[in-house]
Amino acid sequence: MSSLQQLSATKDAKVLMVGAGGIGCELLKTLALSGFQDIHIIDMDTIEVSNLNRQFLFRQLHVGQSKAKVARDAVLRFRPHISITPYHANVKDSMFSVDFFKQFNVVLNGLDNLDARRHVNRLCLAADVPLVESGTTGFLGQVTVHMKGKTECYECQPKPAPKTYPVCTITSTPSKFVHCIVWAKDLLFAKLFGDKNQDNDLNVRSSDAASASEHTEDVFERRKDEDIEQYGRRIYDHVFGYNIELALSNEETWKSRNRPRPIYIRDALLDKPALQNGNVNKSCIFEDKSSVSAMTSLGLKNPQDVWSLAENSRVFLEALKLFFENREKEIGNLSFDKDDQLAVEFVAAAANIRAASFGIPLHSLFEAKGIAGNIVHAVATTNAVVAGLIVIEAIKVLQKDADNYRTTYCLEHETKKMLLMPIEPYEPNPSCYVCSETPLRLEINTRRSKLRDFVEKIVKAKLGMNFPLIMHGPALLYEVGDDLDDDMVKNYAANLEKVLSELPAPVTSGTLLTVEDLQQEFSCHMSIKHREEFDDEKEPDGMLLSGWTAAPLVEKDDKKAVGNGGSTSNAFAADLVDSEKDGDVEISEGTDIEISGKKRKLCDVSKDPIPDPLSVSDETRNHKQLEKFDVDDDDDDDEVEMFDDWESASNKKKRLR
Ligand SMILES: Nc1ncnc2c1ncn2[C@@H]1O[C@H](COP(=O)(O)OP(=O)(O)OP(=O)(O)O)[C@@H](O)[C@H]1O
Ligand SMILES: [Zn+2]
Repeated sequence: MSSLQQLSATKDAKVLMVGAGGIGCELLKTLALSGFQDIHIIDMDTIEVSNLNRQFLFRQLHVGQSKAKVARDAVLRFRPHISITPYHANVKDSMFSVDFFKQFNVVLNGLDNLDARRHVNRLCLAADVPLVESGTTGFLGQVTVHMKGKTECYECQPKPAPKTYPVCTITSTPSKFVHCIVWAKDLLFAKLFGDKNQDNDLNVRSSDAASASEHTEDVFERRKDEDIEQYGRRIYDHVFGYNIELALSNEETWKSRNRPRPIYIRDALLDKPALQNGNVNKSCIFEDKSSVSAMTSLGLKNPQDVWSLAENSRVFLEALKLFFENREKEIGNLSFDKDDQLAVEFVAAAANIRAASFGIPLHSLFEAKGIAGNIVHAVATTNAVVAGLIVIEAIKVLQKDADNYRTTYCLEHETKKMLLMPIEPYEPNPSCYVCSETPLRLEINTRRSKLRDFVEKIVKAKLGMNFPLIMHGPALLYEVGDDLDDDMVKNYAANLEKVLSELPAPVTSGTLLTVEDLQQEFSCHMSIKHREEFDDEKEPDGMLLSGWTAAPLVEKDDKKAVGNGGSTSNAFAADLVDSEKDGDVEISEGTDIEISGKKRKLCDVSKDPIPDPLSVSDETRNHKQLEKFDVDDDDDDDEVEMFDDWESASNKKKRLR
């Protein structure tokens, strides 16, 4: 293609970018510099201080402003004559309908979550607009072209399930720091500050001895008129002292494990009498609730210090106190958020105290935050490379150069002298429930599960639908929308509370349901099979969705990795290997692209597998990736790699090998 043709393709194109974060800022700049003249950007966020190190269109003065609008203004300063239309909105808003998508020649994603990616995928399929998808995690990245009927869609491959830990490891026998973090965040924090109606395993395992059950009743509730200091000490003694004593009474558990040590607050505070780098600052006044901090209040300065048991214990008590003194209204509604300083402090301190009890090395607040928040530090250069690759693929799409579409992985594989690995895109998966008509199967207890369980756990959580409509033959069982009359709303609300087999059109074994999303213009069929029992640990939803499997393996020579120069080379023939076990690597900045239950390797270059950076799903991505890199690293800080710069990153890799 000549550069003149290229120029006219970019000049005349109308493109939609979704996400103006790490990848999005680079992408907008590169689009503008490549000659694109009509660009629309959707981003729902405002700028945060933590974005400034890599989202170069933003400055300190923009903190708090719309990313989409500030990005537009910044680019118009050096390309004043192009048209950039910003939308400070969620791409899932109903204004972004299929018709809205139809006006674009190509859609470019720079998102960071699975949910939004799936939504855009469906809108692009419905509107028949090509999508260029992207994601990065640290040094790893991926760009893929999804074109209806020609290449696989974003959902053609099932996403890896989020990393989970056995309940008993978390509640009773932690052996790694990450187990302590999960306990502190998902159990203790949730129990004290979250929704009281939610299931929580804290009591169950902490009272392995049956006799304990009455002691744990309401123990987490603050008693009427109970002094906040006293309450904190009581919770402390209960979870780190009493519960550990109880666990120790079960001798069987400790036959082949190190016995934990119960810790009581009076002993913990004796551990080191004075704070190492600070003093309690009783007069600390916080300007607003987001600045409330136990560290500040205690005069602790450096988040990279590993605190002693005494310091962690003080942070624990102080954070608990500050929640009650400054954020009492939120208690009962909180869920852990890595950007909530006080929540991070509480979780880090609680995890460290538990770690001390189980003989696990303590970690700094900074490290604990990284683990709790699944943080892999972004690398601006990777975002820039990925943005460049997106534009290259977008130009091919505009020129209808389908033979040359590439899925390109950014690798960090210095020994192979290869940083980019382009391969031919995959064909649509014939069993994909999104881009083909293949029905799904659902095993469910039709006599016990309510329609509400089905809507929440399957239709919304698993199928990612926003405006669902559920039909059994011609009978409408449920529908969401603004134009429903009162009787319909009442009917559907009543249906939600009915078990499936007692609905007006009963859902039983053999029923074929149609589930549609009106906004996404997406529908699928689901055949129902009644099942009486489910395994609480393995199937906690009490239902099992299947029928959507990875595409069959492709013959080795069918997929070629193409060298960086763009020519096809057998030396880089890529091959699919089954990797149910260690699945895919996921991506975070723009992330959450997943690739599947497959991984690809460069078979002729080396026998070492190359990480497939492209799979991403919200919670799992970082752990998955790290598992891959850290196979030989047995210590317990292997859950998160933090790359602050190139040098430290390459040192880390050397160490690991
Ligand atoms: N549903 C959505 N609608 C619109 N924009 C979205 C949606 N989901 C995510 N985004 C945007 O995608 C961008 C992703 O960028 P990035 O991964 O750099 O995240 P970030 O929020 O800027 O950084 P970090 O997560 O590290 O704080 C964000 O700006 C975010 O607002
Ligand atoms: Zn598909």
